[in-house]
Amino acid sequence: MSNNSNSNSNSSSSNNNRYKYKYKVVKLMYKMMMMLGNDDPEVVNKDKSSTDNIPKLIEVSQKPRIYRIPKFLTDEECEHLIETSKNKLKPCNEISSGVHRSGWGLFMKEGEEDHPVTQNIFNRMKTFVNLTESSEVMQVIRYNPGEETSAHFDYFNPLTTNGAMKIGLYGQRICTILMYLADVEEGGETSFPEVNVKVKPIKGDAVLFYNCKPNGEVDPLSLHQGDPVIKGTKWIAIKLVNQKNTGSSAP
Ligand SMILES: O=C(O)CCC(=O)C(=O)O
Ligand SMILES: [Fe+2]
Repeated sequence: MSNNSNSNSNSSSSNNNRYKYKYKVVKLMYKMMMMLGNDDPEVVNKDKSSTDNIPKLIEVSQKPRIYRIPKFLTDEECEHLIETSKNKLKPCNEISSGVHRSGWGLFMKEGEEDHPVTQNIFNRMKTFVNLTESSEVMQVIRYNPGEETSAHFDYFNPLTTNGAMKIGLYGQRICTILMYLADVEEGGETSFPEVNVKVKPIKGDAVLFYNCKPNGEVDPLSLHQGDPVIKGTKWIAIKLVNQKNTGSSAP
């Protein structure tokens, strides 16, 4: 009896072990399947961004901070920005000072920025940066072959009277969001000569770069230019992102 009961309990404990073992194997296989599916945080984010339509930032450079944002604009948004500005462009050398630009451009008027398409674009920008009330209006620029923008900084130089005045008016231009509204056949890259980075214009993509270091000082590495277009037409929209103007820097 006792032997029997012993042997029974032995066999039931070995059965138990077998079940435990099987259970562990099944659990492990389940975990592996989940990992192959979407357990990786990167993969989960990627899925989320495609379903929620939140584009992803891809780091191009750490110093200065430069990011590419693929598919930031839809084709319809690119076409809307081109269509609404193409008949109003003026030669760039008439609208900007200090920088040699040979393209054609316009600053959107405040009312034009209220269009639902533009507002939607600004809301998307707000997932990456702080757009303040005092931010400057968006610009649209077109470059034909041979046209370019020479190397310059987007920040206001705090050491000049003009720069200090503009910092007081709008807030420092912390970063820039440059959107490509069309593909360019050849040339027209946005180049950062201090760090040897060239960003190729691809319709719908954006590049976000910081003109200031994380501590707020202006960053000389942010020097950039629009290379001459060789073949095709380059269309861009630019939004300068100003630091919140608290009024404390005003005289
Ligand atoms: O055309 C480009 O790629 C750069 C333009 C630019 O930097 C600017 O307009 O401030
Ligand atoms: Fe610029």
